[in-house]
Amino acid sequence: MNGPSLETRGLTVRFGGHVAVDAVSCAFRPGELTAIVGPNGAGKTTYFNLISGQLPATAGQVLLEGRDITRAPVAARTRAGIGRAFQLTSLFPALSVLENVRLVIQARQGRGLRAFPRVSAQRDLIAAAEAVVERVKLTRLAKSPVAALSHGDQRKLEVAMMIALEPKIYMFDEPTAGMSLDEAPVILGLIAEIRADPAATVLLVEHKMDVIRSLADRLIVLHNGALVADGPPAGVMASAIVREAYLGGALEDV
Ligand SMILES: Nc1ncnc2c1ncn2[C@@H]1O[C@H](COP(=O)(O)OP(=O)(O)OP(=O)(O)O)[C@@H](O)[C@H]1O
Repeated sequence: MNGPSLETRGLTVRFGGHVAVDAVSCAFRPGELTAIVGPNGAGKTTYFNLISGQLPATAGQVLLEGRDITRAPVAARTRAGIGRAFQLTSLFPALSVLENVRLVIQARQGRGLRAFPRVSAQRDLIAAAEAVVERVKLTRLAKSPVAALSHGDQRKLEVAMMIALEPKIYMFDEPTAGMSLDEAPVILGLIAEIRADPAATVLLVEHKMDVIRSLADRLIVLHNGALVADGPPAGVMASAIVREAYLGGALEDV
């Protein structure tokens, strides 16, 4: 497809008198990874919440492949192809890593959350779940209950479950935050793999400049809820308005 896979038009949310996301119009295309930066409180996570449906918009529209999904609930957006790294609350803590991934694949394939599908179908499901678990390097923990995982491994599982959904839009909100130096490359490698898929549209909220430089095709900047810069990362990082916003410490030069 040539048009945008995802678009927001005048997307706005107000909390009382505070405009957290202010008339953001932006189009995202398949095969493109867009990094989103801005100082703390700029509205990045709130923008994600409006796109994924966790938060209703005060004004404006969200379009997925040209279809208006502004009023659609979260589950319908997920089914339509909006993928957001799962929050831990949506995992089943007593079930294993593999079982959590299997349930996502099963739900995606439209079999619902039936615990006992046919034996052959179950074998296929398990093989598919094992492949996803392998991609995030969690095979050695496949049988561990989610509740027993370290923070970094739980974050890998969140990404695994998003991959298992096979979404059109991948949304990552600081995916390596709180991860150790040896864990982060697994997640960044996966994001690089996803970005290489010409059908995938990737949105990445990220503070680390080196990550943006190595992964982003495009950089947008939010400031006080408004979109203030948009373009190739090197040019945007060098622009005066962005340097000014960064004085607030929005980017970590690591
Ligand atoms: N549900 C809510 N009710 C009231 N205010 C909110 C709500 N959600 C977000 N805000 C406010 O909206 C603004 C934007 O917050 P948001 O978390 O989107 O910023 P951010 O750019 O993601 O910041 P950070 O980098 O710190 O995560 C903040 O002032 C925040 O306090």
